[in-house]
Amino acid sequence: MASKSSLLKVILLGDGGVGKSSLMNRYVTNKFDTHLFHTIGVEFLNKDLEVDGHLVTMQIWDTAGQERFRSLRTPFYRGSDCCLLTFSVDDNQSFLNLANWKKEFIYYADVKEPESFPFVVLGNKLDVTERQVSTEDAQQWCRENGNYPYFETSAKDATNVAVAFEEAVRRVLAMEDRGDHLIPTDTVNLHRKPRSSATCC
Ligand SMILES: Nc1nc2c(ncn2[C@@H]2O[C@H](COP(=O)(O)OP(=O)(O)OP(=O)(O)O)[C@@H](O)[C@H]2O)c(=O)[nH]1
Repeated sequence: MASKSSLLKVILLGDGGVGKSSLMNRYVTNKFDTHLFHTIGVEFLNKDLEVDGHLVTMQIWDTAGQERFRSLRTPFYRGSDCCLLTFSVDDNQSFLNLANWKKEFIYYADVKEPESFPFVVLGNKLDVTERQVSTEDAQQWCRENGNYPYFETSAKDATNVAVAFEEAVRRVLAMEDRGDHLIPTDTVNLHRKPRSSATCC
């Protein structure tokens, strides 16, 4: 039986076109659109779910991956509970850029302890036939950069989309159970108990 309810902010970062909006839409509405426009700034959708007995409202923030929208997206990083670093398995440059996305997130979200922040890595477009990034290379990057969970997803056919988002929730809940509060938040949260060590600015 569910024991408590939480509002979790999960943010999707990655190059333009890797499929962030599509992943969010697939997970929340179970739809896939081949003619999406580039995101400008940020958008978010909520999804209620139960993970290991915890009732959770996941607020999924989809950001604009294109460089020209950087100043529009970065103000929304603060208060994130988990970051989904996303690349496309048919685009090697999007994989190489993961390190930059991680750095940008840590800086603008003002993460105090980056080594223990819950990142999850998604290699999207698993359905494509011509891959540029191997599973092994992606797994190695995840091992070397903080032992991050890695999921190969397809927003198009829904492969692994739900399990990836659920893992994000599990990572956050595990941290909260340990009492780790790594990121300042200036979001008013009407569901959660106040975080005792969160800073206010
Ligand atoms: N084959 C395939 N195409 C996908 C998949 N996910 C997204 N796409 C397509 O890739 C293109 C870009 O998808 P978006 O979801 O808009 O990508 P994004 O990362 O949100 O892009 P920005 O908003 O520019 O940051 C669209 O044409 C999608 O239909 C997938 O899993 N498989």
